[in-house]
Amino acid sequence: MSSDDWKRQAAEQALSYVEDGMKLGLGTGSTAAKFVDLLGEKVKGGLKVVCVPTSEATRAQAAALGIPLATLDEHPALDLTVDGADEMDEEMRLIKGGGGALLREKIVAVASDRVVIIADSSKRVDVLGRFPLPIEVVPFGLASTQRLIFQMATDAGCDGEIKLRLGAGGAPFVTDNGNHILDCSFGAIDDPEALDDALKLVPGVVETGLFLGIADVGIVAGPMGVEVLSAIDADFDEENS
Ligand SMILES: O=C(CO)[C@H](O)[C@H](O)COP(=O)(O)O
Repeated sequence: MSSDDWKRQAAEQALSYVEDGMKLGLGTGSTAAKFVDLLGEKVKGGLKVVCVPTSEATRAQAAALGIPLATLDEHPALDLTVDGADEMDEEMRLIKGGGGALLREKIVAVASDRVVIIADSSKRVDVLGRFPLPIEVVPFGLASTQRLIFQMATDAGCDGEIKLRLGAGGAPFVTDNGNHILDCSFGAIDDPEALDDALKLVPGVVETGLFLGIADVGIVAGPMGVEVLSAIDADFDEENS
């Protein structure tokens, strides 16, 4: 089995959280895309849902599959969001934004009663930070913002190379919101909450790829099978450690 198969297995399991009549948030990335494909089949079979996509790419995919779409302004409170992640730690804290959709992903996730994260087992880590942390920043004052991010991160115990993400043709990558992404190779992030708090003090930072206390359920598929993790259990483990 390949990581593609595991992503599909996780996506299949996430379907069990979907009920007729739900308002859903649809994530972005290759794993979320598998869920959208499977949801499209269910919709063809008669499932009634309305979905808010977290990116233009997901919007196009879902529209092509005939999935009913709406905006978050039309449905400001969602029942469930299913999305992927770049990393997930034992407390179900996440790094997201590898696909550049972190801002809409976070807005949609926090508007949802329940957030289910689907991933293959390569995404599980003991400590966040192996994957460079994406930070969405406004284009104005980019160099100054980058400098301040470095300073704030250093004060919060993290440092490393910060690179402007490039897109097709080598030009700076532009998000669906017209912003840029800085990918920060900080290495182990021992205190994600402190880093997130510090980064948010930088005026040019729109949002960070740290998703803390947002995921409710993690579905991780790999060579050992499909594992379903719950944030409540993660808190319980932490409280009792
Ligand atoms: O956060 C994301 C996009 O902004 C994705 O969920 C994340 O990058 C994982 O992608 P994939 O499922 O392709 O590995």
